[in-house]
Amino acid sequence: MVVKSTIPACDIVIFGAKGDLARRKLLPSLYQLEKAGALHRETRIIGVGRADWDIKTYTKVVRLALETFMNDDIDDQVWKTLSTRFDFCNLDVNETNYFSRLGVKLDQQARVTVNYFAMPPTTFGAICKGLGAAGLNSKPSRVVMEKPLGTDLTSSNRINDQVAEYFTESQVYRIDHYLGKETVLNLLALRFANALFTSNWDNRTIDHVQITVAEAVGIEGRWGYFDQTGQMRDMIQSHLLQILTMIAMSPPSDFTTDRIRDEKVKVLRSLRPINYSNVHDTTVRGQYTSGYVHGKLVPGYLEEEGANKNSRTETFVSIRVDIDNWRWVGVPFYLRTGKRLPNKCSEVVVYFKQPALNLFQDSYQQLPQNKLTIRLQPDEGMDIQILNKVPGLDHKHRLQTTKLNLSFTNTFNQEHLADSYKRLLLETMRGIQALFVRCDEVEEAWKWVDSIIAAWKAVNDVPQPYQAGTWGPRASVAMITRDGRSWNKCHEGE
Ligand SMILES: NC(=O)C1=CN([C@@H]2O[C@H](COP(=O)(O)OP(=O)(O)OC[C@H]3O[C@@H](n4cnc5c(N)ncnc54)[C@H](OP(=O)(O)O)[C@@H]3O)[C@@H](O)[C@H]2O)C=CC1
Ligand SMILES: O=C1O[C@H](COP(=O)(O)O)[C@@H](O)[C@H](O)[C@H]1O
Repeated sequence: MVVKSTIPACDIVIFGAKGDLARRKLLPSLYQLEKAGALHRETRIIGVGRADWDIKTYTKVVRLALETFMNDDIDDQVWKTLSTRFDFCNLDVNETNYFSRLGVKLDQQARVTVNYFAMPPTTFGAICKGLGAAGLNSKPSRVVMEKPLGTDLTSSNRINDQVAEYFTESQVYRIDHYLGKETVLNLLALRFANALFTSNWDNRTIDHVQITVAEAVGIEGRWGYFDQTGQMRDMIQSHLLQILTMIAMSPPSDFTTDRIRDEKVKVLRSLRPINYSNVHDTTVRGQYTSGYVHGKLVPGYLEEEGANKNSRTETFVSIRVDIDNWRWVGVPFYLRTGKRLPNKCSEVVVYFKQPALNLFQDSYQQLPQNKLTIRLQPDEGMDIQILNKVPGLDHKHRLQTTKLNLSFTNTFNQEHLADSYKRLLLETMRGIQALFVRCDEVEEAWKWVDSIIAAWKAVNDVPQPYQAGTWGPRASVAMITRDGRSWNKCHEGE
Protein backbone atom coordinates (compact mmCIF):
# COMPACT_ATOMS: atom_id res chain seq x y z
CA MET A 1 0.00 0.00 0.00
CA VAL A 2 1.29 3.47 -0.92
CA VAL A 3 1.78 6.07 1.82
CA LYS A 4 -0.93 8.57 0.94
CA SER A 5 0.33 11.47 2.99
CA THR A 6 3.41 11.91 0.80
CA ILE A 7 1.36 12.52 -2.32
CA PRO A 8 -0.27 15.92 -2.57
CA ALA A 9 -3.55 16.81 -4.25
CA CYS A 10 -2.75 17.31 -7.94
CA ASP A 11 -4.33 18.34 -11.18
CA ILE A 12 -3.12 15.83 -13.73
CA VAL A 13 -3.54 17.36 -17.18
CA ILE A 14 -3.22 14.90 -20.04
CA PHE A 15 -2.44 16.63 -23.34
CA GLY A 16 -3.33 14.18 -26.12
CA ALA A 17 -6.14 12.60 -24.10
CA LYS A 18 -7.54 10.82 -27.12
CA GLY A 19 -4.21 9.31 -28.18
CA ASP A 20 -2.76 5.84 -27.92
CA LEU A 21 -0.33 6.48 -25.06
CA ALA A 22 -2.99 8.15 -22.91
CA ARG A 23 -5.49 5.35 -23.40
CA ARG A 24 -3.11 2.39 -23.41
CA LYS A 25 -0.74 3.38 -20.59
CA LEU A 26 -1.70 6.48 -18.61
CA LEU A 27 -5.36 5.81 -17.84
CA PRO A 28 -4.82 2.16 -16.78
CA SER A 29 -1.95 3.35 -14.54
CA LEU A 30 -4.15 6.01 -12.95
CA TYR A 31 -6.80 3.36 -12.33
CA GLN A 32 -4.18 1.17 -10.62
CA LEU A 33 -3.04 4.10 -8.50
CA GLU A 34 -6.64 4.72 -7.49
CA LYS A 35 -7.01 1.07 -6.59
CA ALA A 36 -3.84 1.25 -4.47
CA GLY A 37 -5.25 4.28 -2.64
CA ALA A 38 -2.36 6.40 -3.89
CA LEU A 39 -4.33 9.33 -5.28
CA HIS A 40 -5.14 12.19 -2.94
CA ARG A 41 -8.90 12.49 -2.53
CA GLU A 42 -8.86 15.92 -4.21
CA THR A 43 -6.73 14.93 -7.18
CA ARG A 44 -8.33 15.64 -10.56
CA ILE A 45 -7.61 14.31 -14.04
CA ILE A 46 -8.19 16.71 -16.91
CA GLY A 47 -8.01 15.44 -20.48
CA VAL A 48 -7.01 17.96 -23.14
CA GLY A 49 -7.61 17.58 -26.88
CA ARG A 50 -9.26 18.87 -30.00
CA ALA A 51 -12.34 16.66 -29.59
CA ASP A 52 -15.52 18.47 -28.67
CA TRP A 53 -16.20 16.36 -25.58
CA ASP A 54 -17.94 17.16 -22.33
CA ILE A 55 -17.10 15.50 -19.01
CA LYS A 56 -19.66 12.76 -19.59
CA THR A 57 -18.26 11.81 -23.00
CA TYR A 58 -14.68 11.87 -21.74
CA THR A 59 -15.59 9.67 -18.79
CA LYS A 60 -17.09 7.15 -21.25
CA VAL A 61 -13.88 7.27 -23.31
CA VAL A 62 -11.85 6.54 -20.18
CA ARG A 63 -14.08 3.62 -19.24
CA LEU A 64 -13.70 2.14 -22.72
CA ALA A 65 -9.91 2.58 -22.59
CA LEU A 66 -9.76 0.73 -19.27
CA GLU A 67 -11.94 -2.08 -20.62
CA THR A 68 -9.73 -2.34 -23.71
CA PHE A 69 -6.26 -2.01 -22.30
CA MET A 70 -6.39 -3.46 -18.78
CA ASN A 71 -6.05 -7.11 -17.95
CA ASP A 72 -7.96 -6.74 -14.65
CA ASP A 73 -11.72 -6.45 -14.34
CA ILE A 74 -12.82 -2.98 -13.35
CA ASP A 75 -13.76 -2.83 -9.70
CA ASP A 76 -17.04 -0.89 -9.22
CA GLN A 77 -15.89 0.88 -6.07
CA VAL A 78 -12.61 1.96 -7.61
CA TRP A 79 -14.37 3.20 -10.74
CA LYS A 80 -16.94 5.10 -8.66
CA THR A 81 -14.18 7.17 -7.04
CA LEU A 82 -12.02 7.47 -10.14
CA SER A 83 -14.86 8.62 -12.39
CA THR A 84 -15.56 11.65 -10.19
CA ARG A 85 -12.07 13.00 -10.89
CA PHE A 86 -12.40 13.61 -14.65
CA ASP A 87 -12.82 16.80 -16.58
CA PHE A 88 -12.13 17.63 -20.23
CA CYS A 89 -10.78 20.78 -21.87
CA ASN A 90 -11.24 21.28 -25.58
CA LEU A 91 -8.25 23.07 -27.04
CA ASP A 92 -5.91 23.03 -29.99
CA VAL A 93 -2.44 23.53 -28.57
CA ASN A 94 -1.45 25.71 -31.52
CA GLU A 95 -4.02 28.28 -30.43
CA THR A 96 -2.24 30.01 -27.57
CA ASN A 97 -5.32 32.01 -26.57
CA TYR A 98 -7.33 28.84 -25.92
CA PHE A 99 -5.16 27.99 -22.92
CA SER A 100 -7.20 30.42 -20.83
CA ARG A 101 -9.91 27.72 -21.01
CA LEU A 102 -7.56 25.44 -19.15
CA GLY A 103 -6.73 28.26 -16.76
CA VAL A 104 -10.38 28.48 -15.78
CA LYS A 105 -10.36 24.81 -14.85
CA LEU A 106 -7.09 25.10 -12.91
CA ASP A 107 -7.99 28.07 -10.81
CA GLN A 108 -6.75 26.63 -7.53
CA GLN A 109 -3.31 28.19 -7.99
CA ALA A 110 -1.58 26.54 -5.07
CA ARG A 111 -2.06 23.04 -6.50
CA VAL A 112 0.56 20.84 -8.02
CA THR A 113 -0.24 20.57 -11.74
CA VAL A 114 1.28 17.68 -13.64
CA ASN A 115 1.08 18.51 -17.37
CA TYR A 116 1.64 15.24 -19.20
CA PHE A 117 2.55 15.74 -22.87
CA ALA A 118 1.18 12.56 -24.51
CA MET A 119 1.62 14.25 -27.88
CA PRO A 120 4.19 14.42 -30.68
CA PRO A 121 7.37 16.22 -29.51
CA THR A 122 6.92 18.83 -32.25
CA THR A 123 3.96 20.20 -30.23
CA PHE A 124 5.83 20.58 -26.92
CA GLY A 125 6.99 24.12 -27.69
CA ALA A 126 3.43 25.25 -28.47
CA ILE A 127 2.08 23.66 -25.29
CA CYS A 128 4.68 25.40 -23.14
CA LYS A 129 4.01 28.71 -24.86
CA GLY A 130 0.27 28.30 -24.24
CA LEU A 131 0.79 27.38 -20.60
CA GLY A 132 3.10 30.37 -20.22
CA ALA A 133 0.63 32.76 -21.85
CA ALA A 134 -2.12 31.59 -19.50
CA GLY A 135 0.19 31.96 -16.48
CA LEU A 136 0.11 28.21 -15.84
CA ASN A 137 3.86 27.63 -15.87
CA SER A 138 4.97 28.79 -12.46
CA LYS A 139 5.77 26.33 -9.68
CA PRO A 140 4.22 23.99 -8.63
CA SER A 141 3.41 23.33 -12.28
CA ARG A 142 5.39 20.43 -13.80
CA VAL A 143 5.75 19.09 -17.32
CA VAL A 144 6.20 15.45 -18.27
CA MET A 145 7.63 14.71 -21.70
CA GLU A 146 7.78 11.44 -23.60
CA LYS A 147 10.76 10.01 -25.42
CA PRO A 148 12.21 10.16 -28.00
CA LEU A 149 12.77 13.86 -27.51
CA GLY A 150 13.34 14.95 -31.09
CA THR A 151 15.09 12.97 -33.76
CA ASP A 152 18.64 14.23 -33.26
CA LEU A 153 20.66 16.61 -31.11
CA THR A 154 19.50 19.71 -32.99
CA SER A 155 15.79 18.97 -32.76
CA SER A 156 16.14 17.79 -29.17
CA ASN A 157 17.95 21.00 -28.19
CA ARG A 158 15.28 23.02 -29.93
CA ILE A 159 12.54 21.33 -27.88
CA ASN A 160 14.50 21.64 -24.64
CA ASP A 161 15.14 25.34 -25.36
CA GLN A 162 11.46 25.96 -26.10
CA VAL A 163 10.47 24.25 -22.86
CA ALA A 164 13.18 26.14 -20.93
CA GLU A 165 11.66 29.47 -21.97
CA TYR A 166 8.73 28.71 -19.68
CA PHE A 167 9.85 25.99 -17.24
CA THR A 168 12.99 25.55 -15.16
CA GLU A 169 14.82 22.20 -15.23
CA SER A 170 13.42 21.41 -11.77
CA GLN A 171 9.91 21.43 -13.30
CA VAL A 172 10.74 19.10 -16.21
CA TYR A 173 10.26 15.30 -16.07
CA ARG A 174 11.63 13.51 -19.17
CA ILE A 175 10.24 10.00 -19.26
CA ASP A 176 12.22 6.90 -20.09
CA HIS A 177 9.83 4.21 -18.95
CA TYR A 178 12.69 1.73 -18.40
CA LEU A 179 13.73 3.87 -15.42
CA GLY A 180 10.39 2.99 -13.83
CA LYS A 181 10.95 -0.76 -14.07
CA GLU A 182 11.57 -2.43 -10.72
CA THR A 183 14.45 -4.49 -12.07
CA VAL A 184 16.19 -1.49 -13.61
CA LEU A 185 15.93 0.39 -10.30
CA ASN A 186 17.25 -2.66 -8.52
CA LEU A 187 20.53 -2.24 -10.42
CA LEU A 188 21.38 0.56 -7.98
CA ALA A 189 20.61 -1.61 -4.95
CA LEU A 190 22.52 -4.53 -6.40
CA ARG A 191 25.58 -2.44 -7.14
CA PHE A 192 25.72 -0.08 -4.19
CA ALA A 193 24.26 -2.11 -1.31
CA ASN A 194 26.29 -5.29 -1.81
CA ALA A 195 29.99 -5.25 -0.97
CA LEU A 196 30.39 -8.30 -3.17
CA PHE A 197 29.71 -6.12 -6.17
CA THR A 198 30.90 -2.70 -5.00
CA SER A 199 34.43 -4.08 -4.85
CA ASN A 200 34.28 -6.21 -8.00
CA TRP A 201 32.82 -3.85 -10.52
CA ASP A 202 35.54 -2.67 -12.86
CA ASN A 203 38.10 -3.76 -15.45
CA ARG A 204 40.14 -5.73 -12.89
CA THR A 205 37.33 -8.27 -12.44
CA ILE A 206 34.87 -7.87 -15.29
CA ASP A 207 35.63 -9.17 -18.78
CA HIS A 208 32.69 -7.72 -20.65
CA VAL A 209 28.99 -6.85 -20.33
CA GLN A 210 26.07 -7.64 -22.62
CA ILE A 211 22.80 -5.70 -22.63
CA THR A 212 19.96 -7.19 -24.65
CA VAL A 213 16.47 -5.76 -25.12
CA ALA A 214 14.71 -8.18 -27.44
CA GLU A 215 11.12 -7.97 -28.57
CA ALA A 216 9.05 -10.64 -30.30
CA VAL A 217 6.56 -8.04 -31.57
CA GLY A 218 7.01 -6.11 -34.80
CA ILE A 219 6.11 -2.45 -35.17
CA GLU A 220 2.46 -3.01 -34.17
CA GLY A 221 0.69 -0.71 -36.64
CA ARG A 222 3.15 2.14 -35.91
CA TRP A 223 4.95 1.97 -39.29
CA GLY A 224 4.67 5.72 -39.92
CA TYR A 225 6.26 6.59 -36.59
CA PHE A 226 8.76 3.76 -36.57
CA ASP A 227 10.07 4.26 -40.09
CA GLN A 228 11.00 7.86 -39.29
CA THR A 229 12.69 6.72 -36.10
CA GLY A 230 14.30 3.27 -36.32
CA GLN A 231 15.60 1.06 -33.55
CA MET A 232 18.63 3.27 -32.90
CA ARG A 233 16.58 6.34 -31.98
CA ASP A 234 13.63 4.42 -30.53
CA MET A 235 15.54 2.09 -28.20
CA ILE A 236 19.33 2.65 -28.07
CA GLN A 237 19.24 6.43 -27.59
CA SER A 238 16.96 6.02 -24.59
CA HIS A 239 16.42 2.66 -22.90
CA LEU A 240 19.68 0.86 -23.66
CA LEU A 241 21.90 3.85 -22.90
CA GLN A 242 20.00 4.42 -19.66
CA ILE A 243 20.55 0.79 -18.61
CA LEU A 244 24.21 1.12 -19.58
CA THR A 245 24.64 4.20 -17.39
CA MET A 246 23.11 2.39 -14.41
CA ILE A 247 25.56 -0.49 -14.87
CA ALA A 248 28.62 1.65 -15.55
CA MET A 249 28.19 4.71 -13.29
CA SER A 250 30.45 5.25 -10.31
CA PRO A 251 28.91 5.50 -6.85
CA PRO A 252 27.17 8.85 -6.39
CA SER A 253 28.24 10.89 -3.36
CA ASP A 254 24.69 10.50 -2.06
CA PHE A 255 21.39 9.16 -3.33
CA THR A 256 19.84 12.46 -4.32
CA THR A 257 18.50 13.13 -7.80
CA ASP A 258 21.29 15.27 -9.18
CA ARG A 259 24.17 13.31 -7.67
CA ILE A 260 22.83 10.17 -9.41
CA ARG A 261 22.32 12.02 -12.68
CA ASP A 262 25.83 13.56 -12.44
CA GLU A 263 27.36 10.09 -12.42
CA LYS A 264 25.18 8.88 -15.29
CA VAL A 265 26.12 11.82 -17.47
CA LYS A 266 29.83 11.18 -16.84
CA VAL A 267 29.40 7.71 -18.35
CA LEU A 268 27.69 9.13 -21.43
CA ARG A 269 30.54 11.63 -21.85
CA SER A 270 33.05 8.76 -21.73
CA LEU A 271 31.51 6.70 -24.53
CA ARG A 272 34.11 6.23 -27.25
CA PRO A 273 32.79 7.97 -30.36
CA ILE A 274 31.78 5.78 -33.26
CA ASN A 275 32.29 7.41 -36.64
CA TYR A 276 32.95 6.38 -40.24
CA SER A 277 36.40 5.01 -39.27
CA ASN A 278 35.11 2.39 -36.79
CA VAL A 279 31.38 2.06 -37.54
CA HIS A 280 31.85 -1.01 -39.67
CA ASP A 281 33.65 -2.96 -36.94
CA THR A 282 31.50 -1.87 -34.02
CA THR A 283 27.90 -1.75 -35.26
CA VAL A 284 25.42 -3.97 -37.11
CA ARG A 285 22.03 -2.86 -38.41
CA GLY A 286 19.32 -5.27 -39.46
CA GLN A 287 15.81 -5.31 -40.89
CA TYR A 288 13.47 -8.30 -40.43
CA THR A 289 12.08 -10.34 -43.27
CA SER A 290 9.12 -12.67 -42.87
CA GLY A 291 9.54 -15.69 -40.64
CA TYR A 292 8.07 -17.57 -37.71
CA VAL A 293 7.77 -16.05 -34.25
CA HIS A 294 6.31 -18.30 -31.55
CA GLY A 295 5.30 -20.69 -34.34
CA LYS A 296 3.31 -18.09 -36.26
CA LEU A 297 4.21 -16.77 -39.71
CA VAL A 298 4.68 -12.99 -39.59
CA PRO A 299 5.31 -10.54 -42.44
CA GLY A 300 8.64 -8.84 -43.05
CA TYR A 301 9.14 -5.16 -42.18
CA LEU A 302 8.72 -4.14 -45.82
CA GLU A 303 5.47 -6.10 -46.08
CA GLU A 304 3.86 -4.48 -43.02
CA GLU A 305 0.76 -2.35 -43.57
CA GLY A 306 1.65 1.09 -44.96
CA ALA A 307 5.26 0.10 -45.69
CA ASN A 308 7.49 1.89 -48.16
CA LYS A 309 9.21 -0.99 -49.94
CA ASN A 310 12.48 0.94 -50.24
CA SER A 311 12.82 1.71 -46.56
CA ARG A 312 16.31 1.38 -45.09
CA THR A 313 15.17 1.82 -41.51
CA GLU A 314 16.75 -0.60 -39.06
CA THR A 315 14.64 -2.84 -36.80
CA PHE A 316 17.73 -4.37 -35.17
CA VAL A 317 20.98 -2.89 -33.88
CA SER A 318 23.97 -4.38 -32.13
CA ILE A 319 26.92 -2.29 -31.03
CA ARG A 320 30.23 -2.79 -29.29
CA VAL A 321 30.53 0.14 -26.92
CA ASP A 322 33.79 1.16 -25.25
CA ILE A 323 33.78 3.39 -22.22
CA ASP A 324 36.99 5.37 -22.02
CA ASN A 325 37.36 5.93 -18.31
CA TRP A 326 39.57 4.40 -15.62
CA ARG A 327 36.94 1.95 -14.44
CA TRP A 328 35.97 0.48 -17.78
CA VAL A 329 38.82 0.84 -20.24
CA GLY A 330 39.31 -2.57 -21.88
CA VAL A 331 35.81 -3.85 -20.96
CA PRO A 332 33.49 -3.84 -23.97
CA PHE A 333 29.74 -3.42 -23.48
CA TYR A 334 27.80 -5.19 -26.22
CA LEU A 335 24.30 -3.79 -26.83
CA ARG A 336 21.68 -5.65 -28.84
CA THR A 337 18.06 -4.76 -29.49
CA GLY A 338 15.55 -5.70 -32.16
CA LYS A 339 11.97 -6.35 -33.19
CA ARG A 340 10.69 -9.77 -34.22
CA LEU A 341 13.36 -11.66 -32.32
CA PRO A 342 12.48 -15.09 -30.92
CA ASN A 343 11.43 -13.91 -27.42
CA LYS A 344 10.65 -10.86 -25.39
CA CYS A 345 13.68 -10.70 -23.17
CA SER A 346 15.55 -7.83 -21.58
CA GLU A 347 18.67 -8.69 -19.65
CA VAL A 348 22.10 -7.56 -18.55
CA VAL A 349 24.81 -10.19 -18.43
CA VAL A 350 28.07 -9.45 -16.66
CA TYR A 351 30.92 -11.82 -17.53
CA PHE A 352 33.71 -11.96 -14.95
CA LYS A 353 37.33 -12.70 -15.74
CA GLN A 354 38.70 -16.16 -15.09
CA PRO A 355 40.94 -16.74 -12.06
CA ALA A 356 44.56 -15.89 -12.86
CA LEU A 357 45.57 -19.56 -12.69
CA ASN A 358 43.58 -22.75 -13.17
CA LEU A 359 44.47 -25.12 -10.29
CA PHE A 360 41.98 -27.76 -11.31
CA GLN A 361 41.87 -30.56 -13.87
CA ASP A 362 42.79 -29.74 -17.46
CA SER A 363 44.81 -26.86 -16.11
CA TYR A 364 45.90 -25.94 -19.63
CA GLN A 365 42.29 -24.89 -20.22
CA GLN A 366 40.61 -21.80 -18.87
CA LEU A 367 37.80 -22.27 -16.39
CA PRO A 368 34.33 -21.15 -17.50
CA GLN A 369 33.63 -17.56 -16.53
CA ASN A 370 31.41 -16.55 -13.63
CA LYS A 371 28.41 -14.86 -15.13
CA LEU A 372 25.82 -12.63 -13.47
CA THR A 373 22.56 -12.53 -15.45
CA ILE A 374 20.14 -9.80 -14.44
CA ARG A 375 16.72 -10.57 -15.93
CA LEU A 376 14.96 -7.24 -16.40
CA GLN A 377 11.88 -8.81 -17.98
CA PRO A 378 10.13 -11.23 -18.11
CA ASP A 379 10.81 -13.70 -15.28
CA GLU A 380 12.34 -10.83 -13.28
CA GLY A 381 15.29 -11.82 -11.16
CA MET A 382 18.94 -12.72 -11.46
CA ASP A 383 21.26 -15.67 -11.40
CA ILE A 384 24.94 -16.20 -10.90
CA GLN A 385 26.78 -18.91 -12.72
CA ILE A 386 29.47 -20.39 -10.50
CA LEU A 387 31.65 -23.47 -10.49
CA ASN A 388 31.12 -26.19 -7.89
CA LYS A 389 32.87 -29.39 -6.98
CA VAL A 390 30.68 -32.30 -7.98
CA PRO A 391 30.03 -34.09 -4.66
CA GLY A 392 31.73 -37.50 -4.39
CA LEU A 393 34.70 -39.45 -3.10
CA ASP A 394 36.69 -38.91 -6.26
CA HIS A 395 40.16 -37.68 -5.25
CA LYS A 396 40.10 -35.14 -8.07
CA HIS A 397 38.00 -31.97 -7.90
CA ARG A 398 35.54 -32.45 -10.73
CA LEU A 399 33.91 -29.10 -11.45
CA GLN A 400 30.43 -28.36 -12.66
CA THR A 401 28.82 -25.10 -13.68
CA THR A 402 25.79 -24.36 -11.49
CA LYS A 403 23.46 -21.43 -10.86
CA LEU A 404 22.35 -19.46 -7.82
CA ASN A 405 18.95 -18.21 -8.82
CA LEU A 406 16.76 -15.42 -7.44
CA SER A 407 13.25 -15.09 -8.81
CA PHE A 408 11.49 -11.85 -7.89
CA THR A 409 8.09 -13.50 -8.32
CA ASN A 410 8.88 -16.24 -5.83
CA THR A 411 10.64 -13.97 -3.38
CA PHE A 412 8.72 -10.71 -3.35
CA ASN A 413 5.13 -9.53 -3.55
CA GLN A 414 4.24 -9.67 -7.26
CA GLU A 415 2.04 -6.61 -6.97
CA HIS A 416 5.16 -4.51 -6.59
CA LEU A 417 6.57 -5.55 -9.95
CA ALA A 418 4.44 -2.63 -11.00
CA ASP A 419 3.93 -1.21 -14.41
CA SER A 420 6.54 1.48 -14.80
CA TYR A 421 4.07 4.21 -15.81
CA LYS A 422 2.32 3.77 -12.48
CA ARG A 423 5.54 4.40 -10.59
CA LEU A 424 6.62 7.29 -12.83
CA LEU A 425 3.25 9.03 -12.57
CA LEU A 426 3.49 8.77 -8.83
CA GLU A 427 6.96 10.29 -8.84
CA THR A 428 5.75 13.27 -10.89
CA MET A 429 3.07 13.87 -8.25
CA ARG A 430 5.62 13.52 -5.46
CA GLY A 431 7.95 15.90 -7.29
CA ILE A 432 10.95 13.57 -7.29
CA GLN A 433 13.02 13.70 -10.49
CA ALA A 434 15.53 10.91 -9.88
CA LEU A 435 13.79 8.51 -12.26
CA PHE A 436 13.65 11.04 -15.08
CA VAL A 437 16.31 12.05 -17.55
CA ARG A 438 18.13 15.36 -17.15
CA CYS A 439 18.65 17.67 -20.12
CA ASP A 440 22.41 17.03 -20.34
CA GLU A 441 21.88 13.23 -20.35
CA VAL A 442 19.59 13.57 -23.37
CA GLU A 443 22.14 15.80 -25.09
CA GLU A 444 25.07 13.45 -24.55
CA ALA A 445 23.04 10.46 -25.70
CA TRP A 446 22.03 12.24 -28.89
CA LYS A 447 25.62 13.36 -29.62
CA TRP A 448 26.84 9.77 -29.49
CA VAL A 449 23.89 8.34 -31.44
CA ASP A 450 23.96 11.09 -34.09
CA SER A 451 27.58 10.28 -34.85
CA ILE A 452 26.71 6.63 -35.53
CA ILE A 453 23.72 7.50 -37.72
CA ALA A 454 25.89 9.99 -39.66
CA ALA A 455 28.56 7.31 -40.10
CA TRP A 456 26.00 4.81 -41.46
CA LYS A 457 24.97 7.45 -43.95
CA ALA A 458 28.56 8.32 -44.88
CA VAL A 459 29.43 4.69 -45.63
CA ASN A 460 26.04 4.09 -47.29
CA ASP A 461 25.26 1.33 -44.83
CA VAL A 462 22.22 -0.78 -45.67
CA PRO A 463 20.47 -2.79 -42.92
CA GLN A 464 21.15 -6.49 -43.29
CA PRO A 465 18.13 -8.79 -43.56
CA TYR A 466 17.35 -11.25 -40.77
CA GLN A 467 14.49 -13.67 -40.64
CA ALA A 468 11.78 -12.88 -38.09
CA GLY A 469 12.21 -15.29 -35.19
CA THR A 470 16.03 -15.25 -35.28
CA TRP A 471 18.56 -13.26 -33.23
CA GLY A 472 19.37 -10.73 -35.93
CA PRO A 473 21.75 -10.70 -38.88
CA ARG A 474 24.71 -13.09 -38.98
CA ALA A 475 27.00 -10.06 -38.89
CA SER A 476 25.90 -9.45 -35.29
CA VAL A 477 27.23 -12.86 -34.30
CA ALA A 478 30.38 -12.24 -36.35
CA MET A 479 30.98 -8.93 -34.56
CA ILE A 480 31.18 -10.49 -31.10
CA THR A 481 32.91 -13.66 -32.35
CA ARG A 482 35.77 -11.54 -33.71
CA ASP A 483 36.42 -10.53 -30.09
CA GLY A 484 36.49 -14.21 -29.02
CA ARG A 485 33.11 -14.00 -27.27
CA SER A 486 29.52 -15.03 -27.96
CA TRP A 487 26.06 -13.66 -27.28
CA ASN A 488 24.29 -15.00 -24.25
CA LYS A 489 21.39 -17.26 -25.13
CA CYS A 490 18.41 -15.43 -23.63
CA HIS A 491 16.08 -17.84 -21.81
CA GLU A 492 18.73 -20.50 -22.04
CA GLY A 493 17.35 -23.91 -21.30
CA GLU A 494 13.69 -22.88 -21.53
N1 LIG B 1 1.88 5.02 -27.90
C1 LIG B 1 2.85 4.55 -27.14
O1 LIG B 1 2.83 3.42 -26.63
C2 LIG B 1 4.06 5.40 -26.86
C3 LIG B 1 4.11 6.72 -27.25
N2 LIG B 1 5.20 7.50 -26.94
C4 LIG B 1 5.23 8.93 -27.28
O2 LIG B 1 4.06 9.55 -26.75
C5 LIG B 1 3.63 10.61 -27.58
C6 LIG B 1 2.18 10.37 -27.99
O3 LIG B 1 2.11 9.17 -28.74
P1 LIG B 1 0.73 8.47 -29.12
O4 LIG B 1 -0.24 8.56 -28.03
O5 LIG B 1 1.11 7.14 -29.65
O6 LIG B 1 0.26 9.40 -30.33
P2 LIG B 1 -1.22 9.52 -30.94
O7 LIG B 1 -1.05 10.03 -32.32
O8 LIG B 1 -2.02 8.31 -30.70
O9 LIG B 1 -1.87 10.68 -30.05
C7 LIG B 1 -1.45 12.01 -30.11
C8 LIG B 1 -2.55 12.90 -29.56
O10 LIG B 1 -2.13 14.25 -29.74
C9 LIG B 1 -3.29 15.00 -30.09
N3 LIG B 1 -2.94 16.21 -30.83
C10 LIG B 1 -2.12 16.29 -31.92
N4 LIG B 1 -2.03 17.59 -32.29
C11 LIG B 1 -2.80 18.31 -31.43
C12 LIG B 1 -3.10 19.70 -31.26
N5 LIG B 1 -2.62 20.63 -32.10
N6 LIG B 1 -3.89 20.10 -30.24
C13 LIG B 1 -4.40 19.18 -29.38
N7 LIG B 1 -4.17 17.84 -29.47
C14 LIG B 1 -3.38 17.43 -30.48
C15 LIG B 1 -4.10 14.06 -30.96
O11 LIG B 1 -5.40 14.54 -30.92
P3 LIG B 1 -6.38 14.39 -32.17
O12 LIG B 1 -7.01 13.07 -31.93
O13 LIG B 1 -7.29 15.54 -32.01
O14 LIG B 1 -5.56 14.44 -33.41
C16 LIG B 1 -3.89 12.74 -30.23
O15 LIG B 1 -4.87 12.57 -29.23
C17 LIG B 1 4.61 10.63 -28.74
O16 LIG B 1 5.61 11.55 -28.41
C18 LIG B 1 5.18 9.22 -28.78
O17 LIG B 1 6.47 9.19 -29.33
C19 LIG B 1 6.25 6.98 -26.23
C20 LIG B 1 6.26 5.68 -25.82
C21 LIG B 1 5.19 4.77 -26.12
O1 LIG C 1 9.68 2.95 -25.86
C1 LIG C 1 9.46 1.91 -26.45
O2 LIG C 1 9.48 0.75 -25.75
C2 LIG C 1 8.77 -0.39 -26.24
C3 LIG C 1 9.28 -1.58 -25.43
O3 LIG C 1 8.96 -1.38 -24.08
P1 LIG C 1 8.76 -2.63 -23.09
O4 LIG C 1 8.51 -2.00 -21.76
O5 LIG C 1 7.60 -3.42 -23.63
O6 LIG C 1 10.03 -3.41 -23.14
C4 LIG C 1 9.00 -0.58 -27.73
O7 LIG C 1 8.17 -1.63 -28.21
C5 LIG C 1 8.65 0.70 -28.47
O8 LIG C 1 8.98 0.55 -29.84
C6 LIG C 1 9.42 1.88 -27.92
O9 LIG C 1 8.93 3.08 -28.47
